[in-house]
Amino acid sequence: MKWIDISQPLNNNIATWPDDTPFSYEAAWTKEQTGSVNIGKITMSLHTGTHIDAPFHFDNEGRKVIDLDINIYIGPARIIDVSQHKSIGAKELANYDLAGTSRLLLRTAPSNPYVFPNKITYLREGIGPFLKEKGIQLIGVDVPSVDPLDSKDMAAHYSLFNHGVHILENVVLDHVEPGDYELIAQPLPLEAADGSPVRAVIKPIQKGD
Ligand SMILES: Nc1ccccc1C(=O)C[C@H](N)C(=O)O
Ligand SMILES: [Zn+2]
Ligand SMILES: [Zn+2]
Repeated sequence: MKWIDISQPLNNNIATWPDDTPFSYEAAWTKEQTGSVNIGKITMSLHTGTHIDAPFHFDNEGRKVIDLDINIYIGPARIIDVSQHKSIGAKELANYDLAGTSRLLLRTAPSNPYVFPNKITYLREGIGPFLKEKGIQLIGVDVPSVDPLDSKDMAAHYSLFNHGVHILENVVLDHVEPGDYELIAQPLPLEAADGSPVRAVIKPIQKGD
């Protein structure tokens, strides 16, 4: 069984949050200029593409990316399809088997990495306590935010982190089935940062593994 990429491709056409820093890759120096190598340079918002949030994203006193436990972002994860719901709270998730997994990925709708959505399936405030009780420490969504796009209070972000649930955003789940997988989605060792791009990959868990 091979690893499957569930990351958005990073290129100059990827969607960014409105008015946020566009993604750009360019050659700072070309091979012709250096005589030996191409040297690329990227500019991007840390919330573009598949990425994790650190609490410092919404809380000035919150932890930065370097402070987050790398063990959260690697290990067994369950993918469930919640695409029939407009928003997700304890009520919707009560119908799913969440036992025995500490990472949960929600498939809400097909992904288009090149168009910023105008409406998304979001998580409601009571989600943090509910997921904590179920033993979930990482929630992944296939949209740019766990809160509504126009949220200012970031209620779901707070609710999740206040209950030890870490946030992964903009995964691509169109080409994978609900079920149990191994997940790796490590942030970069960014010391000052509020978020980090990740390469998110999954591998189906085989019986007997
Ligand atoms: N890039 C932004 C620019 C302005 C305001 C919000 C955002 C966000 O990214 C929020 C989103 N909930 C996030 O955590 O990724
Ligand atoms: Zn983010
Ligand atoms: Zn976020």
